[in-house]
Amino acid sequence: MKITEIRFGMIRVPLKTPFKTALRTVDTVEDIVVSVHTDTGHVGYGEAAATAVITGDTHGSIIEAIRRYIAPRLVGQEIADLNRITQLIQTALEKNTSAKAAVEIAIYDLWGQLYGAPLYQMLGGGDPVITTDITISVDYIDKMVSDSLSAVDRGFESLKIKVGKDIGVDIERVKAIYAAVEGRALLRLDANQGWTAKQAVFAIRQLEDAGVRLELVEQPVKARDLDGMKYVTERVNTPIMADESVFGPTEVIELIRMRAADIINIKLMKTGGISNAIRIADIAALYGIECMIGCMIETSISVAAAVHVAVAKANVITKVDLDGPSLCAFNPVDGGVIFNESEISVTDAPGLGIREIRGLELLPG
Ligand SMILES: C[C@H](N)C(=O)N[C@H](CCC(=O)O)C(=O)O
Ligand SMILES: [Mg+2]
Repeated sequence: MKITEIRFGMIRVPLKTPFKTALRTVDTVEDIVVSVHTDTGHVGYGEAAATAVITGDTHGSIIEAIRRYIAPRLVGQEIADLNRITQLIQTALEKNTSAKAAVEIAIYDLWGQLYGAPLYQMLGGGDPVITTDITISVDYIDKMVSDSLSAVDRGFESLKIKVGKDIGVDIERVKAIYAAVEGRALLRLDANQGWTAKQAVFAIRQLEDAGVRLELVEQPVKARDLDGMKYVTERVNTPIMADESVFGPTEVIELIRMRAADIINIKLMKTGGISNAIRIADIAALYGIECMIGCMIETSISVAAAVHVAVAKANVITKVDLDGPSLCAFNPVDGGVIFNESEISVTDAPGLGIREIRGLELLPG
């Protein structure tokens, strides 16, 4: 099975409600979809999210990275030579992790199709059902409480509460939500870099002292402030998770050596795809560090790949934040992973199992 061509499309899916974090507000998924074509007629699919405020990737940069730097290296390559292909992708250019992720996802999809096996089995197998949390956007306190209660009514047992806007209101937001859902759902906080290290310690200690039990706090301080991450991690009892601070395996090694966080959030759009996500999970397992697998604002195309990784690496990926498809107003994919609110299941269809993507707007190659 040889690669013959890489094509592009744009997928647009409105969100059920605007997604609001300390970094941005977004109301529609607008992602680049790649399809990798082969001489056998098999097609692999991938998706890149243009999360400029986190990865630096834009629609234009994703298309340019793939068209000019990645695709020319891949045409003619055998899908069976997976390691050679992933290396060609990762070394084609610096950064551009979402572009690399989209192409890698499509290649792994084809790799599974080549051997007639679902991707999670190719990656080592596992229990085919996982459970995700759902994000509660940062907003007025009453709105966040009612969004949290609706999520619990929909069966979500883990809520990822966005904070990082205003330290005083953030503390009140979390106290109000905790009081409303106590005993029915676990709370994870994500400040998306919105606090200083001292503010984070103050807020988390206030919540701990008030008896608010938090499963973890994600990325309290600026991405580059690893000393700040360490400062917070050392001073609170609640586990601290690194998200924007770590993209690839070398950053994870540095973070672990510094003891700057307790947990690592792996996202395919940060790692550049599946090969580095697996490397990070393996490094974390060696050090006994737990991981979450997360997503950006993505549809069930790329999130499907993250699900397969989560299933196969459940020994170390103990927390799942793959709610992108649940936030979407509809699922543009026919086939693939089954997203049913908090419950996500892989099927035994080869690769990612995607049969068709509806509403894809083709872009010039
Ligand atoms: C969608 C997911 N639950 C999430 O919260 N991801 C964010 C970043 C998403 C974005 O801004 O596109 C995160 O974990 O920081
Ligand atoms: Mg985060």
